Amino acid sequence: MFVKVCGLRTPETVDAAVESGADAVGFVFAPGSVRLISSDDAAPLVARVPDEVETVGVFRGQPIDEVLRLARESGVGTIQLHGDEPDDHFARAAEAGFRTIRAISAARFTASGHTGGERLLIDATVPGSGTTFSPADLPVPPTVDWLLAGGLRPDNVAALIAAFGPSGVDVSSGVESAPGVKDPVLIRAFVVAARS
Ligand SMILES: O=C(O)c1ccccc1NCC(=O)[C@H](O)[C@H](O)COP(=O)(O)O
Repeated sequence: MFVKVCGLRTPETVDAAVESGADAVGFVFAPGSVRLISSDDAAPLVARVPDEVETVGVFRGQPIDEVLRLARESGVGTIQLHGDEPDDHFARAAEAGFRTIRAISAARFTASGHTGGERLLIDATVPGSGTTFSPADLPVPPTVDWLLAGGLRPDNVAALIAAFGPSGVDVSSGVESAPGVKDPVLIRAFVVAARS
């Protein structure tokens, strides 16, 4: 089970995710997010992540040149796009040497409508809102490996993994003590529960 902890903004919470055994850590560069971090502030956090842990920059509806600039400045290795970006944005990111994730809401998921990204993440309608969805909300079941996001918490992640059968999970608000404030204790509990 691949585990990504998203929306990190402090050394303590990056370390908690890494030490808990998370496979990926995420930094949100999407304007308007309560988890927004600048590339200058993200760079030293990315630098403390060991090579074996994936570093993901999260973007929504931004020009691809801005996405690539922020990704390079921060040093992340993966670009996650949340805004129905066209396939050529993913191609540009891949050409520039980044791994990619296409994030799509459950309601908009179709068997053929998630092209472009190297990997697929299916989320609730509003990313980072802590809202869950059910398998019945997926118009069709995914036939490729995918990451589940949307309202996951330490106390529900095991049941939702059982219900959906994803290959990985992604969490943000479910490991926060207040909007945008990650809690190291909840991060550790989430990783343990996802792997249980
Ligand atoms: O987290 C945000 O604020 C955000 C804003 C804009 C685009 C994407 C965003 N987050 C992307 C993520 O990967 C979140 O981890 C995912 O939506 C799950 O969030 P949550 O339901 O809070 O666990």
